[in-house]
Amino acid sequence: MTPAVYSLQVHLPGHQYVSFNQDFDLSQLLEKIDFSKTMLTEFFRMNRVNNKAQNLRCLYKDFAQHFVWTPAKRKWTERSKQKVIGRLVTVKPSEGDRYYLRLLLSHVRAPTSFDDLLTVNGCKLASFRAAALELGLLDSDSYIEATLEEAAGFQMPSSLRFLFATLLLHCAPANPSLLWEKFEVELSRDFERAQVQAHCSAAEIRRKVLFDINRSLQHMGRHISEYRLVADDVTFSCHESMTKEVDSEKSIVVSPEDLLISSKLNAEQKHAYDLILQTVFSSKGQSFFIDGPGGTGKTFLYRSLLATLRSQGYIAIAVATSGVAASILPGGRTAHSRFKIPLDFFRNKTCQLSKQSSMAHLIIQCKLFLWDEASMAKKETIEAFDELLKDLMETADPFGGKVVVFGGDFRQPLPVIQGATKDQLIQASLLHSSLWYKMHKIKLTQNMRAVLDPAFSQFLLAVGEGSEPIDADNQICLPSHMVIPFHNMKESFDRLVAYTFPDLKLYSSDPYEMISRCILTPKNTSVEDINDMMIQRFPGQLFTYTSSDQTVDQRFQADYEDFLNSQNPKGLPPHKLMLKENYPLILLRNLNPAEGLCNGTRLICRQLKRHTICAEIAFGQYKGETDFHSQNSIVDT
Ligand SMILES: Nc1ncnc2c1ncn2[C@@H]1O[C@H](COP(=O)(O)OP(=O)(O)OP(=O)(O)O)[C@@H](O)[C@H]1O
Repeated sequence: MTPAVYSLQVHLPGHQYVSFNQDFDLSQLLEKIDFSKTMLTEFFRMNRVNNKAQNLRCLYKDFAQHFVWTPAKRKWTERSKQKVIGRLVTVKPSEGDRYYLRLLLSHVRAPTSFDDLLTVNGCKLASFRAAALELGLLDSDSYIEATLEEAAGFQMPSSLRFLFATLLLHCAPANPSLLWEKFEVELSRDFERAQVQAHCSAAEIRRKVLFDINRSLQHMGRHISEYRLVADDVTFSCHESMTKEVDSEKSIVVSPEDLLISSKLNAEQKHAYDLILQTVFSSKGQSFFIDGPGGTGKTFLYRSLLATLRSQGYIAIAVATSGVAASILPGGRTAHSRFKIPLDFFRNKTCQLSKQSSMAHLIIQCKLFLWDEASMAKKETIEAFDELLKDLMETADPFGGKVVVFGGDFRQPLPVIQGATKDQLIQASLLHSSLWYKMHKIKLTQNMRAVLDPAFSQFLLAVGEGSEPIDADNQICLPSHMVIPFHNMKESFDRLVAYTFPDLKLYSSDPYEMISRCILTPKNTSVEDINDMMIQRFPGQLFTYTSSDQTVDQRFQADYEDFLNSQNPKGLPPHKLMLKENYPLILLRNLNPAEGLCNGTRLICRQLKRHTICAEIAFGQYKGETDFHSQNSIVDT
């Protein structure tokens, strides 16, 4: 590609990535290579010592146009030819101070050190966020305040604390301590009431509130101390932090229905259940793969295994490849967030979990790991998990000698890789990992979902197996009784809606009647069209939430605003989001997977306000719980 694009590292002091061949001796390597020298620290050094760099006074992104980075020597030298473009790696606001460091690096010319970036008008500030604020690089927090004010007026303090944590993480407020000062009273009301009789001091109540906000933040991978809400450092006792994951796992409520499942399992499921539990209690390590087409009761079996073990006080960790599948499993999380599996395997191949963390303690104590939709995971993710368990358990046995149950269906979607061919997708899946051959395979074949419709279940299976006949255009012909014939757009759509949602009036008073039905379509544009038509037909008052799109460089705002408003990138709501009370909606962000709010969670709008949407979780362990959702500020590049 011309010109070449230089990817420029952004890391906090001492937090740079280090990569090395695992066969090398680490101490020799440390002697040979000075890992403290990175693109960024050397950029600082050049600004201190190099005349040309001092004269140019470059922004970090422009530096690569004048200097070449030689990775082997870990230094910048003057560039003689070739035009290049420098690009700072993307950092999300949810990454905290690293995001503000990137913001500073995009605006401050020729910085000479991290401390130099922290120093504004001769005064050294405590964080990169404070420095960015002092330099006027951050917006004011007025809309965040408006959101909290509105929510404080009509909701419980516990929900308000969750909203506060979400806003801290996703909206990057410029001055979190000011927000805390303004809303501390509302955030503390329930604790204050409860503590009147217990004669707790104001400081103790404050600590409890901060602890609760921190709990939500930790589920989202952050810590409250990063936001400097109060002057003193917020620390919780070592015991509290070391046991938090184990405590939270042990607090998962086992439902009586799940406990009864073991008596309802069919013969295949019972065989799997007995075999897996036998292995767990024999303390031998083994990995299993439950292979069953959709509807054969894989989830049913997982729920039974989880309930049996958890009810006996054992730890069983449930994860899935996607957020939606994770939200169906009690205590389920996505495998990526649970085990800190890297998203970008080019940059890093190992899970970002330290042996001293509370998560590592949980993993060591865990009796059974369950991973649903493993057929959709890239093989590297499962290999990284295998390495993590080996590392934590200090053994070379597969999966660290633990019992691990994977499940999935290779007839359903394989790993998602943009532009990949069918062969490449198969190559990227677990089927092509050496771990696959070590797994004990268990097959489930009886379709329990379509038990009353064996013809449909046969048809589905034939499509999945690739045995349904195809025509000359490589298409499968659907049986006529499954098809609504196309006459014209309006008439056919009316028939489709009337068939799928026969009574919209009823749904507006009882949305659970509606939520188990849906219209699936392969294209996003059709989703938008259908949503537009459906919301108009649904009874009730229409509320419209409009996004405010901004260009990174404010000079281009006028030129690009209309264009940005017209874009509908995946993972973001439309520019005009139209909603009505009791209307179903789907969450597009992993707001708090530990509490059932992840990408794909289905919700029901309960109250619609100017800045906040109060929605109820419609499925899974957290069904019926309501939460606030703000109009988040989302930075996407
Ligand atoms: N042994 C059983 N007895 C009664 N109902 C069952 C049994 N096994 C499964 N079911 C029911 O069949 C339906 C499908 O089961 P489940 O969702 O567990 O299948 P699955 O294999 O996980 O499907 P998918 O791959 O589509 O997620 C569910 O409604 C479940 O409650």
